[in-house]
Formats: sequence, structure tokens, C-alpha cells
Amino acid sequence: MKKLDMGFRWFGEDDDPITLKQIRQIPGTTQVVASLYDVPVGEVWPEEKIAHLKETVEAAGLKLEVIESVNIHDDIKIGLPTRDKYIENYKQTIRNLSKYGIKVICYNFMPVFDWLRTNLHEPLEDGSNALAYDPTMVPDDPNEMIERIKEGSKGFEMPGWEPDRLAEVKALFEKYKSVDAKKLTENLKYFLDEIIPVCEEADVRMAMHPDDPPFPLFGLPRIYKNRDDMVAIEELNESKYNGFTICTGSLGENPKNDLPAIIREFVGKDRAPFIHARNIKFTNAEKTKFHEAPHLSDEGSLDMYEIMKALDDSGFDGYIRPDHGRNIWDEDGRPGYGLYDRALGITYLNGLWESIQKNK
Ligand SMILES: O=C(O)C(=O)C[C@H](O)[C@H](O)CO
Ligand SMILES: [Fe+2]
Repeated sequence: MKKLDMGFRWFGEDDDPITLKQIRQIPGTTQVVASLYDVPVGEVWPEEKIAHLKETVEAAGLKLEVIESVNIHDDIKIGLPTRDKYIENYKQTIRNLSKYGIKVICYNFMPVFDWLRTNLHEPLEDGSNALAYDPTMVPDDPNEMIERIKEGSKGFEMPGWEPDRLAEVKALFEKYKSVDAKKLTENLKYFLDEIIPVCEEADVRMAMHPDDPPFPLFGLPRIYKNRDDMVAIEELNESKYNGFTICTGSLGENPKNDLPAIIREFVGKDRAPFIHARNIKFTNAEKTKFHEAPHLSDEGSLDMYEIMKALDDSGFDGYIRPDHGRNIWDEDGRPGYGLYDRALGITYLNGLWESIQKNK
């Protein structure tokens, strides 16, 4: 039976209360999806730090082949002349990662903010709590958004909300004033055309993560929101090393996105080496409000069976991880990244996969 190469995102021995031993004990888990959080965005990742991370993960009996993320410096997204030095650094980071067996880099091209929620601890009726989004709760002032995430993060550094990135958010908004979706796409093309030859040589596939949520916020452009955006991005550089992370939660937050069809199209042509499988639940008739849900289809708005079936139908042989989970059983972990609900997610996804494999 073809098994999934199932990952679990981990924030490192200094910053994650979850241990590699716990991850190792989640049945059917083979990969740790990790990053370096002490290298400023834009700098080269030193080999010794990569080596230490790899050794630490492998000593726990797990593999490290996917990095999430090597964040993109805003100067690259904005298209400033300084982008060239950061792109050269990115190339060296790719080469260094390749030496330690990294096969996929998940990244995103969202301006200023990464994923965005209006509540990190939305109480659910089962007594757990989860990340939630309510468009009416998005403050006009982005600084208020940052304060809210900081307050809700319980001292954990939230991925994509690194303090060094957000320290100068006012100045960043100024710089992005001239960047519309067309310019951001041009800057993505410039970046891809520069790094893809290095990716091909190093055999490291780029896997762009969707915008989360998949629509513009604070007047900032977002360019990976749906299937048409994916076609446009694919056309920027035809190499298969210009690939996608298909995140079912992020894309699923737009009810118009047909996830099984997107999976069949892009996994089918080997352009999606990485999958984030998670479920969300819309909480209003207009489907503009949602919270993160258990992975189980019945508990959310997405059909996880159809998603996993589409992966199998498309010959998926890439990497997959459960994505945001709830905080359950009184766990008070990093919002969205608790141990228990993501472990339950892995077991469920592997269960779906096994039944699909054995009933072909
Ligand atoms: O928002 C999500 O679904 C994520 O998985 C966040 C990603 O880690 C991040 O955007 C990748 O760079
Ligand atoms: Fe995701």
C-alpha cells in the first residue's frame, strides 16, 4: 500500500513545547516540517544551523525534507533594488539546504502579513478553542491587528508574525503603496526566474503557499487566491520547480474554490509537491466567517474524503501535513499548532488514505 509521507510542523527545541518524541509517537508520522527562526529574513541560512536541525530531527527517528518557510524579504516582494542581494542570499540558502537533503521549500508571497485571523482562541461549543476569522472584526489600523495577534499568541512567536518583520509595519505599508497585484506578480516572476535555475541544479522544489485568507486585506494585493491565480503563477516560470503548496484550509476559505478539482489539475501535472490538509467551518450563511475545525469532514465545511481521493486519483507522491488544529483537552499551545488536534488529524488523514488505497 502506498503510504503518505506525513509531516508535522515543529517550531524547534527552543520554541516549541511539543517534543520530537511526542511527534515520533503519532502513528503514521514520518516527517518534521520545520524552519530556522533565528536567522533574520533575507540572510543566508548557515550550514551549521541547518545541519544541527537535521541531526536533531533524525536523532528522533524522523525525517526533515521540507522547510516551511524560508520567508521572502519584503524588498523582493516590493521590487526594491536591494532585492538582488536578498535573492543571492536566497540562492545560497537553497544550495545549503540541498546539501542536507531538503527537497521542498514552502514559502508565501503575501505582502506584510502572512496568514491572518481575528481571534486566536474562538470558543467552540465543545469547549475547545480555535483560530477564527470574522471580516467585521478586521480593524482599520493594521497595528491593532498586530497587537491582537501578539496578545493572543500567549508569548509564542506566530509563524509569519515574526517581530523583526512587523517592527516597521507603518514603513512597510508606505513601501507597498506602489505595489498592486500586477507589480507583485512581476516581482514574483523576477524572483522565480532568478532562483529556479538554482532549484533545478540543487533539486529543491519551491512550493508557494496560498494567501490565507485568500483575498486582499488592508488594501494589500494577494496573488495566490484561486485556480486562475495558480495558472498565472505557473505561467510565470514553466519549470516544475516552480510549484505550489495546496493548502485546503486557506483555499477552502473561499467557498468558490473547488479543492478536489484544483488538486486534480495541479497534483495531476506534478506542480504541487506539498499539501496542507485541514478543515474549516463557515459560521454564517454568506460563508464569510469561519473558524478552524477538526479535520473530520462532518465537523467542518470541507469534504476531506474528496480531497484525499483527489490526491490519490492524481497519483500524489509528495509531502503532506495536517495544518491548523484546535486547542483541545485544555492544551494551551501555540494557537493553531497544538499537539493533540493535529495528531488526531494525522490519524484521520492516514485512515482516509488507507481506506482509499484498499478499496481501489
Ligand atoms: O496559513 C496557513 O495555512 C499556513 O500554513 C501558514 C504557512 O505556514 C505560511 O503561510 C507559509 O509560508
Ligand atoms: Fe497552510
